[in-house]
Amino acid sequence: MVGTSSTLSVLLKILQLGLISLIFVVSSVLVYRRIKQAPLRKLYGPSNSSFFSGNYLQMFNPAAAKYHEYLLKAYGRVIKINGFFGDQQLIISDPKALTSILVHNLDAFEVPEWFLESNRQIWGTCFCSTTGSEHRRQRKQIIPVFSTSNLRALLPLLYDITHQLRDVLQGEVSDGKREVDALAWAGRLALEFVAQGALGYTFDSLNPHGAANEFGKTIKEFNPALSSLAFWRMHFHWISKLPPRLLRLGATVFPMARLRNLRRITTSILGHATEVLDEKKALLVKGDETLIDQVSEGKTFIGVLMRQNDDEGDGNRIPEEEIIAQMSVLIFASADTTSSMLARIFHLLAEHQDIQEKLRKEISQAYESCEDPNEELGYHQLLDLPLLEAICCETLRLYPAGELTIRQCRSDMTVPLSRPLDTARGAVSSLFIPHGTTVFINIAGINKDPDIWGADAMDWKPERWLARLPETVAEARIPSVYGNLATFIAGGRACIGFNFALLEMKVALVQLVKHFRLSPSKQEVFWRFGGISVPSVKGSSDTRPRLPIVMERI
Ligand code: HEM
Repeated sequence: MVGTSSTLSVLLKILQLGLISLIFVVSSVLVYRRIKQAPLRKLYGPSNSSFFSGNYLQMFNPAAAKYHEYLLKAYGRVIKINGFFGDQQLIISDPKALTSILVHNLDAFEVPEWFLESNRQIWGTCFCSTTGSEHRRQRKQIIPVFSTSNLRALLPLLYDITHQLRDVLQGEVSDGKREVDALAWAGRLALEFVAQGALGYTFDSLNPHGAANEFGKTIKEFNPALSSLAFWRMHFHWISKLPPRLLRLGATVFPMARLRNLRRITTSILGHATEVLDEKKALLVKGDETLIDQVSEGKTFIGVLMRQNDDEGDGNRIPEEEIIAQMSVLIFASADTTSSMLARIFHLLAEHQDIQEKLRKEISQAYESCEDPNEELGYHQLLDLPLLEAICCETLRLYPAGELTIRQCRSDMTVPLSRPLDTARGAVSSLFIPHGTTVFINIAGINKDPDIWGADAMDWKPERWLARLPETVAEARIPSVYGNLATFIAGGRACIGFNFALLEMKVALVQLVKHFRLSPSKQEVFWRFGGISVPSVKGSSDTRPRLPIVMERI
């Protein structure tokens, strides 16, 4: 009895000591951070709403687009906000500062550790889990996949996929006119574009019943499963240095259903992707002609990588696990972004009948100029349609699929500013950012800046792209890979698939506008702010993403 109570008191002492040490460590970290972040305190921004969650509840909720517009109006291009436990963070839309962050100082402003580490656990080595020279090597290997000649070779495949969608939709609206969920169809189309383009594989998502195969169904489960762990993911780096085997075991046995669900989904996706690669390899060995054509003519991304690998010496070959990881990441980087943008354009065209009619006229005139009436528009014909291009650019500007992205400052840095910034201690012409600071890249902020785009910057006006853009656009030197838009960002982590995305959007729009008239549903649509914006029906108890649109056969 005496023995038990003395063991208990030793245990209590250890617990007490542990708790005191924890409180000491946490307080020291908070005090150290407070001292380190002192230079940020002079910057203006909204007051802190909660010590625990800072301004995050206002910044990240379905209606947050309005809050970000308010922040931009009230505080301008550099906004100080509060993260968890009083962490001082920045939202930046100053073009010169962002060029410095994204283009000139990529190594000092990388994606956060939690992002890299959690992706490494999920996928292994891929764009989303590497930095520095390894990341540059990966980009160099995959960028040729998006060359003009490869995209041109892919165009007939993209048309075939869109014809499949056209036929299914014509069946859906066989009685002439019907309300459909345009987001669901845009999603299936974008998934099929990248699956067939990247993997030379079909998820079978465009069959008339709309049900994809097992691989396709699992792919659709991934993003909701990952989002359900967003809070935990942001704190993952605290344990990420544990041995990978231990982490994997932890993910399997830890009593958290959401984590186990994510593990099930990713294991299944990687398993399916491995089967696809094995199938391709076996067909190549057998000398299957269709596949040899795909590989030698660069008709699928996986083919291009396999061909590159054949040409490389042993030292430079991309390991198979990496090809599988990269293919999986391409699918996720591409499908939801492209379907969000496509759905947004469908919605805008439904609401702007005049612009929809003008676009239809532009498309039919382009087809009239084709010698064969059954022929589809060629690569350059498609890219050179002025109104189509203007509609895509204006939608990418005003409604980028992702409004914010995130970086973490890896060493004390001073970045230049396009114009002096007012602070509580006077105006400054450059911005000091202490090591460790989280920086949100305000993609929507730069795209909607009235000092760059004009007083009508908040309006959707495709015609602005048909005239000369204001001088202020070129003068602003926006970090951009396309059309002075920040939508695909710029620099060493810019979107590598932007020209594929534009081609997908244009092929889809030409086919749909040619064959269907779009008009708004009676149900009011509300776009939910998030990592990627999605539409849903306002006031409905069903909060699932969907976009009701009335489609009428032409
Ligand atoms: C309109 C649709 C798209 C938009 C708006 C978009 C936007 C972006 C943005 C903003 C980033 C940078 C994220 C960051 O580092 O913070 C990015 C990265 C990336 N995107 Fe896209 N994207 C689109 C379509 C695509 C497509 C179709 C593909 C591929 C087929 C693709 C592949 C990638 C990849 C692989 C990365 C990571 C690049 C790297 O880390 O080096 N994206 N995208």
